[in-house]
Amino acid sequence: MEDRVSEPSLVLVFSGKRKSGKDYVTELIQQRLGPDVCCILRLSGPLKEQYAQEHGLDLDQLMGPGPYKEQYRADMIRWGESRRRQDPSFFCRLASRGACQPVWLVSDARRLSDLQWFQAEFPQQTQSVRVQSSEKTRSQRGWSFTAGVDDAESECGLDNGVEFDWIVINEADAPSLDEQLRPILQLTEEAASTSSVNQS
Ligand SMILES: Nc1ncnc2c1ncn2[C@@H]1O[C@H](COP(=O)(O)OP(=O)(O)OP(=O)(O)O)[C@@H](O)[C@H]1O
Ligand SMILES: C[C@@](O)(CCOP(=O)(O)O)CC(=O)O
Repeated sequence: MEDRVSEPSLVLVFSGKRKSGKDYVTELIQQRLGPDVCCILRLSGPLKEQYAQEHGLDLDQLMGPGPYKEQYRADMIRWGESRRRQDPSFFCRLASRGACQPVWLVSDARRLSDLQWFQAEFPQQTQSVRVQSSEKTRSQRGWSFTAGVDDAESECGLDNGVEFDWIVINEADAPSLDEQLRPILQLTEEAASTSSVNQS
């Protein structure tokens, strides 16, 4: 276990297909809780920072939801997997360094090794959340099937072998996100209050 200034009280590890709404849902939760209580950890953050620097790319656009990043996705996946082959927890450690809020939202887990690292580091605190949207809805948000991406580990690594603690159906005809997220928000608020009690 790394020497940590503070341990999180709750770690929610989100996964889901491209354009399912992982960023949208985690940002919604953070808006409810506030940045002092809840931080969003993006495993792709340190990868994109390094990749943008090495290739002279626009980091803001790589981090955004638009089509820019899709041009580089396949090569970023290759680059990232070469690092993961040397150290599967490389991006988990980088993304979580310096996080000190009681509630962590890992917005973009894609591989079993991502989920397993947080479960191993924080066995009592970690829960998994799957965000689901239909291909039709995802297409309306700008997704289109890309061979070598949507049939590879980056998009399929958590399709099997995981019993998710929570499923969020991000569809117009599903119960509202407010309704679906209510029990998860309850969990985060309990975690935040437990953390403040422990610190007082
Ligand atoms: N419930 C929703 N209502 C309105 N817009 C949504 C909703 N869910 C997602 N979106 C929009 O759809 C687009 C894709 O969502 P988002 O970026 O959160 O997906 P993602 O799963 O993080 O995708 P990626 O893996 O490509 O980063 C964004 O523009 C987002 O604002
Ligand atoms: C290269 C990669 O990190 C890109 C993720 O971008 P995004 O979270 O979909 O914006 C995906 C991966 O690591 O397999």
